[in-house]
Amino acid sequence: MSEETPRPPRRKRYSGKNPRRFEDKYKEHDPARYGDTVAKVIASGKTPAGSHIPIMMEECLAALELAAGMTGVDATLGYGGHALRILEKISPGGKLLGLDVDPIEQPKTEARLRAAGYGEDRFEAVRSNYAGISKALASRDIAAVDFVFADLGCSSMQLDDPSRGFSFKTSGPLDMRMNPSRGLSAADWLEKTSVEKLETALVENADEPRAQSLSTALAGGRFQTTSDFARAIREAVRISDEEEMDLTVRRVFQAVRIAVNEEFTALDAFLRALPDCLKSGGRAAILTFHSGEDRRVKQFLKAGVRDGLYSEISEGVVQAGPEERRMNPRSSSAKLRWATRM
Ligand SMILES: C[S@@+](CC[C@H](N)C(=O)[O-])C[C@H]1O[C@@H](n2cnc3c(N)ncnc32)[C@H](O)[C@@H]1O
Repeated sequence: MSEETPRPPRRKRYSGKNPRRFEDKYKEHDPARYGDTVAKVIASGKTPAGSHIPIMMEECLAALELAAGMTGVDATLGYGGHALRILEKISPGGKLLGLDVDPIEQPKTEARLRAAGYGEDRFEAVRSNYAGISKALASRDIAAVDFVFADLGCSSMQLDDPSRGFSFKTSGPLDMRMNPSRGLSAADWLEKTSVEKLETALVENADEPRAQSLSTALAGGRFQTTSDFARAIREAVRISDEEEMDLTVRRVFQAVRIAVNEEFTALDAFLRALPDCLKSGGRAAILTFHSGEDRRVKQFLKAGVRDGLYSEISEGVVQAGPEERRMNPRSSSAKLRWATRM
């Protein structure tokens, strides 16, 4: 927002409670925008492959305390699910920057938002790591914004596309990079990594209880595909309980994905930069999906209060209600925290 723009109307206070049912929240969404994904989820109880249901939408929108005319950042644009609703809330007159590192999905999302009627004056897709949020704002002569939103991790499109190499359910090249033109693929990273480094990644990135035996078996190995890697994990631990086995494979994939994309380094840089990106009274809301992420967000926000950077932060976490968890299992691990800039 430029210097001359009048201050947006007062924010409506957010209680953190949302009594509405999942179906009620989504049934009013325009099917032309969201396709029939929500109907499919409601009918089948799971998210169809290749589609993305934005998580805790109403809770995120409420936490950001949006109003017409605001300028802000969606630091993890993804499929643009949250971005679309944010744009509706800040209309007329608002502006949203949508950051993402993914060169494959971001152009599709940009096209989708343009088709929904948001021109360059209202929405800009920025190919940037959220670690560089300050630079993204400074290069556009934006001193600070009214809100910043982040929905961490991978999108369903990334996870469900076998060619991206994130999934152990459908085999593909073992890649896992959100930006495939940067850094090492997961296959190369595993081949080059030491037992100690892999063990640390398994503990820090996924709280893996069998980190020692898994790292001894897997570090330095060459795995071409996601199914090769999943098989090697299964052989390394030999757990009879199939559910626990699946959870172990899932945790190892998560730990390697976080290492390959240097997700915690980026998250720390983003959280450090955040207070300077927000106007006084500006809001940040961050959705996390596992303990490593949530711990960081919680610590940075609490330290921000101590250091006089935030006047208020969420008390505890806001989580998806039972209906949303049932309809969209990907929401079960989501935790929302928010903060208000002093
Ligand atoms: C969970 S998805 C976001 C989904 C989005 N809220 C929606 O409703 O469609 C997370 C997105 O963040 C992107 N991402 C992950 N790490 C990032 C980083 N360090 N900087 C910028 N984008 C990142 C991923 O590429 C992915 O598209």
